[in-house]
Amino acid sequence: MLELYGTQVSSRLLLGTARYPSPAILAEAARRSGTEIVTVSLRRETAGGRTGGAFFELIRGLGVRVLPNTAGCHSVSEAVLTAKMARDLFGTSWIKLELIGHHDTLQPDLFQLVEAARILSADGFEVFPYTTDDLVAGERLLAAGCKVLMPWCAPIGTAAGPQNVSGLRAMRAEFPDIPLIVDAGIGRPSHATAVMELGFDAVLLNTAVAGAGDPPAMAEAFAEAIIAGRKAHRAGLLPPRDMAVPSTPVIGKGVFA
Ligand SMILES: CC(=O)[C@@H](O)[C@H](O)COP(=O)(O)O
Repeated sequence: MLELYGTQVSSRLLLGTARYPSPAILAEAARRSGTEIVTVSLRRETAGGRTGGAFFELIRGLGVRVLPNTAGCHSVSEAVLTAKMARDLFGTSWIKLELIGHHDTLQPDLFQLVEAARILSADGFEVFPYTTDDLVAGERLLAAGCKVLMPWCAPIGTAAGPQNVSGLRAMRAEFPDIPLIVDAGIGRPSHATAVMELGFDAVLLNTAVAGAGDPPAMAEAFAEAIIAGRKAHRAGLLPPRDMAVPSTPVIGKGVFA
């Protein structure tokens, strides 16, 4: 089980709810993924063009926990206001804090992120900050009151997969007891397996499922890949070696006659 702010979940896949071809496909993808947490933007375009009440009713109908997000926010005041609206709308103190700082890469503005995390944590929010693999930013976010960190592995929507494996590995080593959820840039089930093999606790993804030819089938593939990566991490992976080592040890010479 994974514990996030005192809530236990068994699925380690958190699913985004944007850009699906239709609400029905979103609902089926969520079901097949086995997710227990979906993230919802208050500002972004929603599935099948649905907005407002109808979309939020659909989300409530999924029967899973909602993690509202501040996608599209570029300033502390905008993010704090959006978080407060989300708390009222969904009746949850959870907030995925996204504070975009760069237009091309959608890289988070780490300085504003820390400030917004401090304000929201002091106001009783349980903050899931979308960050990079920067260790100092991670420390500041924890000091600001966050109990979970969500580093990217590549820019949002790129499906590029882990771009800085050493950075992710360092993050895991630096924060061994903090739940770390890789958020953004995962494109393939094998990317999800790779980050779970590094010891990450969970994966949040959207584009790779919503944009797939068959989103529900892809959601299921991701769920299985995450389980495989987690199992492999726990089973103890061998470090890679430079030199060959015979997998069948030979003692003396074979006798064939
Ligand atoms: C839905 C959401 O919260 C995204 O901002 C998130 O970061 C997922 O990124 P991908 O779409 O790259 O999976």
